[in-house]
Amino acid sequence: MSHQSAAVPLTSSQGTPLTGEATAPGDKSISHRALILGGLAIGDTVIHGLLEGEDVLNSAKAMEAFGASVSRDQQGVWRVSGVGVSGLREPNDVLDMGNSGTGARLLMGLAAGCPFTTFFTGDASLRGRPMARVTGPLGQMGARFVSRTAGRLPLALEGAADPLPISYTLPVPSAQVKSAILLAGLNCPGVTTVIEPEATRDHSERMLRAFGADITTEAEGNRRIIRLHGQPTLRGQEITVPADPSSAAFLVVAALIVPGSELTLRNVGLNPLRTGLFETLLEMGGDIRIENQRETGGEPVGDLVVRASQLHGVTVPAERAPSMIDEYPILAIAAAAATGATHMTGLAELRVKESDRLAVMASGLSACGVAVEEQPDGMTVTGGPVKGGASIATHLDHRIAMSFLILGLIAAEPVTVDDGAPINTSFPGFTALMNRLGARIQ
Ligand SMILES: O=C(O)C1=C[C@@H](OP(=O)(O)O)[C@@H](O)[C@H](O)C1
Ligand SMILES: C=C(OP(=O)(O)O)C(=O)O
Repeated sequence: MSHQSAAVPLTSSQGTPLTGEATAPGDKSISHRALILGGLAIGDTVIHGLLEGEDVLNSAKAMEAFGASVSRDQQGVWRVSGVGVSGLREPNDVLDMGNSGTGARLLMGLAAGCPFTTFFTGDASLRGRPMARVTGPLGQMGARFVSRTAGRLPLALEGAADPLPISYTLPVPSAQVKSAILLAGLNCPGVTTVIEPEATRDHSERMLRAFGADITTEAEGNRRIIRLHGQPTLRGQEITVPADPSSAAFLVVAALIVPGSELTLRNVGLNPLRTGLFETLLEMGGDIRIENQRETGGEPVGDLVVRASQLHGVTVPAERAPSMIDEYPILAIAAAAATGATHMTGLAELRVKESDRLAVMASGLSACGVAVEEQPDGMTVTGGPVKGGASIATHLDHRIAMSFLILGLIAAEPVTVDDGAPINTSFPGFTALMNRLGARIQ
């Protein structure tokens, strides 16, 4: 589903304190992977708590186009009947991955090891994002590509009839690139190796293991060597998807910065490779308590109790970036409400997300009267009173839209985002949920 439809402007203004309990929607990364591995397994995979956001629904449609059966019952439980690792068929139309880098890159990995041709496209944001980071290693494994300049979508992928395992060191920390190579490796004889100089989210490794793949991870400090034995038989699983920490992040920051707030957030995914934002907010003086820590389906989860707090600025270590890569827009909002300066570095990757998140955050914050300095790979935000009263261009970026709607909750004058529709890619029901908790967004 691309965002060719009409833009939906939204405006937020000061409301009441945010109070009560909420559960953020299912984890986007885990949801994509559950559908993909379910489609590659023998037998049925049953998924509870799947994120029903547009990004994930596009992956569901793509898996059906590859031959899997995907259905949802009245209670919202999803079922995928898989076709086996080597049983996919050629999609008979272009796969439109909408706004989703994860969907596009993981499915390119999947298609790379299959002896047929797959066409990929996406919305205006996704068509602008770099794909050479996956076409490079997938090309080494035997796939061939015809694409627009610099590997951009739309793109045709001719899968390898006899894919070759590779050993590949990631040039940028990217779980999408790692996962694309591992998915292609499923159809290779022998061992596919991915070396990560910096650890990134490991949902693919955890889930491949749960489905029965022979996959090992060797850790040396922050470096990881992942080895996958190809041509496994994967078996359908029952999966419970935790609430997405990257979505809970918006609720956590809103509760911290709106005076008088107290929120309890249930069942939040706490995989240590995802929790950099919570660590940073604790360092900033945030009152966040983690309760009821447990494990669900191979992933750590817990409940968060968050109380409004006076935050102070910090320097976020660059090496923390992979564990909070999607959270910098909302961290910048927390920083705007903090005393002193917050320095964020090591963030060149933010320029190739749904939008150039460094440029878009800097210009939006400054339009709202917040002191911000943009650097080539980072930004510094100095907190103080927030004037607001601006209209923000969101560039088809869900996280930019949600971040500025939260800034509006503490601004002197309302903040408008030009298009809230992309919020449905990762956080359907965001506005209704926020308003139920006490926000004023319309
Ligand atoms: O693998 C994943 O599910 C994701 C990896 C990250 O992207 P990169 O791999 O580009 O860092 C992240 O930004 C994205 O939202 C989800
Ligand atoms: C970068 C993101 O997603 P994707 O790369 O899947 O589009 C995101 O959700 O912030």
